[in-house]
Order: sequence, then structure tokens, then C-alpha cells
Amino acid sequence: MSIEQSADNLPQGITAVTENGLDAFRIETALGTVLVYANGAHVAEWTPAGADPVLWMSKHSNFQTGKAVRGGIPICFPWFGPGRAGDLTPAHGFARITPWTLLEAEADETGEARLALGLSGDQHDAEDFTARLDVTMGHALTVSLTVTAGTQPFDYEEALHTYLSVGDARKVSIDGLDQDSYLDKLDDQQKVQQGAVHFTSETDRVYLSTKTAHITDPVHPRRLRVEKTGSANTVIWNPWMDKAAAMPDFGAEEWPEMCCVETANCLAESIYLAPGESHTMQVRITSEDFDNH
Ligand SMILES: O=P(O)(O)OC[C@H]1O[C@@H](O)[C@H](O)[C@@H](O)[C@@H]1O
Repeated sequence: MSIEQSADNLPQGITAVTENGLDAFRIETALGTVLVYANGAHVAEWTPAGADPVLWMSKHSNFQTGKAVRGGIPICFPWFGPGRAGDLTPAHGFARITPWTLLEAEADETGEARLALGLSGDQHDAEDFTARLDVTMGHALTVSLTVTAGTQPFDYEEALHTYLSVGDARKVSIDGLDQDSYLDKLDDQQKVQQGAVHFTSETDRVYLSTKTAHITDPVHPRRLRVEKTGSANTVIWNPWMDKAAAMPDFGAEEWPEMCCVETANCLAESIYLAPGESHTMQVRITSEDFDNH
């Protein structure tokens, strides 16, 4: 793992801040703004220059070490949901509620900036791994999670649980998953996607897909593109009315403002690493409105 970067010696455009009472790093350059909490290495904001925020954040989120932030890009690791056998807690693994360490920070004169944060299994009993999150803000936002096994094989699930901000989830369409099979977590059935994905009720699906998803939002008009590598699954989630109302950190009225398009490897597509082996899963988010790179 890389040598830790001191928060006292950050390049221009990157600052260590306290946001909502938590330690965080803010990137602020000519290309936009990104906020990353050390707790969970959680990317909580990305606002490209001249554009609206791309990531959604609940106004009811917790901001406490040891609790998940609702919105942005939570890291689900080393398991997804309750894990493959359905018996693990905390939900979505401990990475999103554990403080990560700043490893590297770089910014160049074009406004592109990168932060790397690390987490090691030593912080948790019997977990032999190191994890590294690279967050790069250019015209696109690129987030990469690299996991390296220690002296033992390491088997895990992961997701970059991306909450996208939309004008009205009921009007959004997601292209790129046509004919892909998925597990519908609401009735535990395997199904096949026909055409674009639309939200008409609670939606919680794990697709088998390596493809790029395009999210068309006619209300807050823009078209987001979610491209990925090293990921076999795309998870699509919107809690809809009743589930949102039942979650204390999710405003009952907020569900139309978001949809999750998650870059994942989970269930049968979990990752097995031999000792010393690494795997990287990456997502790159952009919009035709503010980027063509
Ligand atoms: O409330 P949490 O733990 O952040 O999870 C939110 C949702 O995350 C999604 O990824 C899962 O597929 C859903 O089943 C889950 O409800």
C-alpha cells in the first residue's frame, strides 16, 4: 500500500475539511467540486463546473462515524446487502461505516484532481486484504475500488452504490440493460429485461451486465452515462414511497429525486482472489451535457 499522504500538505485545489461534523476532503478546481468523507471513503458530492450536482444526497442522512451516509456513493464491501448466505451485518459490509486513510492527493493545472484512500483488513478481525479507492475528478468522475488479498485467499462482494440525482424517477428511463437477465430481489425471481428500465413501483434488481447504462431524465433534462470495468453486475434500486417512509434516514418525499445505478460484483459474481492477487472495479460517470471526453 502507498505511503500515507499528510492532510497538512495537500496540493492546491484539495483541502481537508470538516463537513457535517465528519472529516472530509474537498476537491475544488476549475472542473468542479467533489466531497469525499473519510468515513467510508464516501463520495458525497460531485458538481461539475457550470452544472447541477450529479449525485443525490438525502436531507435526512446520518453523518456519524459508524453509520452509513444516505446518498452519494457508499462502498458496499466486503459483502453486498446481507451477504450471499443472507446472514451478515452490518448491511452492505463494514467498509462504508469505517474510517479510511488518505493515501494520495494530486491536482494538476487543468483542474483534474485525484484522491486515493485506503482501508486494511487489520482494522477488522480475520479479514486479510487491503482496499484502495481512487476518486478522479476531470470532466468525468471516475471511482475505482482495488482490493488486494493478503497471505490468504480472499473472497468478497462489492458495489459502488451510486445514487444519481434525477428530476423525477417516474419519468426516467435507463438504457443499456435490454435482454440482460436479473434477479428481482422483491420476489426472488430471475427475469429478463425488455427494453429500457422504468420505475413504476419499488425496484430492487441485480442485473448480470457489464454494459454502459444511459440514464435519460426529461424533467431535470440531462443524460447521464455510467460506464464500468471489472464489474459483472449492475444493481438498479429505487425504494418508492412505503420503503422510503420506513427508513429513518430517507425522507418519505425524497424517493422521486433519486435512482441508484450501482456498479457491483455480488451473489454468484463475487470475486475470489488468490493470495497477493488484486482486482479493480471502476465506474466512470459523465453526461453528454458537460463532457464528451
Ligand atoms: O438501506 P441500505 O442498507 O443502504 O440499502 C439500500 C438498498 O441497497 C440496494 O443496493 C439493495 O439492492 C437494496 O436491497 C437495499 O435496500
